[in-house]
Amino acid sequence: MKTKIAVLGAGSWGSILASVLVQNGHEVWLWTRHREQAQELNELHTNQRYMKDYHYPHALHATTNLAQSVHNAALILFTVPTPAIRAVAQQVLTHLKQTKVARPLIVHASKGLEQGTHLRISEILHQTIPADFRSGIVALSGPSHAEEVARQDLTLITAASNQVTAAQQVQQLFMNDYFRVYTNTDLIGVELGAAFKNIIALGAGALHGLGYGDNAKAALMTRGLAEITRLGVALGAKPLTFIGLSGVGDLIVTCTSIHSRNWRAGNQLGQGQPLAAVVANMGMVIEGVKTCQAAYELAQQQQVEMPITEAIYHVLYEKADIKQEIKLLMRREGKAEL
Ligand SMILES: NC(=O)c1ccc[n+]([C@@H]2O[C@H](COP(=O)([O-])OP(=O)(O)OC[C@H]3O[C@@H](n4cnc5c(N)ncnc54)[C@H](O)[C@@H]3O)[C@@H](O)[C@H]2O)c1
Ligand SMILES: O=P(O)(O)OC[C@H](O)CO
Repeated sequence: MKTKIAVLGAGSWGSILASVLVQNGHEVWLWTRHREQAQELNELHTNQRYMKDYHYPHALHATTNLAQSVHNAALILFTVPTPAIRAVAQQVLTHLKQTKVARPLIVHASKGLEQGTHLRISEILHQTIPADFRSGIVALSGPSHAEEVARQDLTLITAASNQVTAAQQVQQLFMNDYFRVYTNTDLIGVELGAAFKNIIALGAGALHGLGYGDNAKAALMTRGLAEITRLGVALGAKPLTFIGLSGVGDLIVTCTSIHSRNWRAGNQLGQGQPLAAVVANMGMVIEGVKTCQAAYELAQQQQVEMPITEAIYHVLYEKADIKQEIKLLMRREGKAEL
């Protein structure tokens, strides 16, 4: 059945998920703040800044009018970076209050934690859009670089919600020959795995930039997974979720892919570039930088040991020397692995 869907945020991920949904036969309205970008998408069917040389389906509607995109939408998909989620959700609520139609499903595909509050994205959405104006809240997450979904490479991800029926609805709308969706009811674990893997990817990139080899990268991913699982479980996640698509799956892709902005940022830091220059030059969101601060603070609150996250925090926020931090990590007292 053809469903009206609003996709909010026309960066790499939002625009490609919108494209998948159009290919699946849905009526998709992609919202962007930028008039020239909407015009480029509607007239040339390209989005050169975010997805070079990709051609979007002609049936995709781009708009700068948020009311037009969410009006009568059965599903609203948030794909703006984490720091923008609350403000965009507040604008969406204003429009939902004006149109008394069936309550839309709220889905997000972003990966981070809110600075200061440390809230997961579903918690921000839950707080901002009251239950009277929506149905379920779902997080869509897993190993999925937009560049590969764009060329219809095989991609498997997870739709997570406290309400399994909401996750199943999302599964039905997104699934096709190259895009496979599993459901999961551990919303906490799925969102935390998605947010925390970006921190470890910064570290994996830094190791590469410094010239370390595969032993070091495999060790970082393994011990990184151990510590993000520890913090996730302390925050209410199920441990098994961290060995699923949104856990180790996304950790692997983000720590090894040249498409990853977090990996590329870490690589540049490892090569000696200052953080401010790395962020300015990326031109796209590097979620791991802010998430590292949130995870560092949460680990302290929860008294969870996260030596890798702490080392990356020292490099990002206290200008610590990366090689010195690696030396300190290696010279910690001997431990049992499990
Ligand atoms: N790119 C990927 O392959 C990918 C895959 C999975 C998940 N994600 C996640 O999706 C989210 C978005 O990533 P992306 O790669 O599309 O980022 P991006 O930097 O490519 O695009 C972000 C988009 O959001 C818009 N935006 C930023 N601030 C805004 C605001 N305050 N109000 C409205 N719009 C705003 C920007 O103009 C841009 O169009 C991130 O959380 C990321 O971790 C990305
Ligand atoms: O490019 P990154 O580092 O933001 O990663 C994108 C996705 O999260 C990979 O699954």
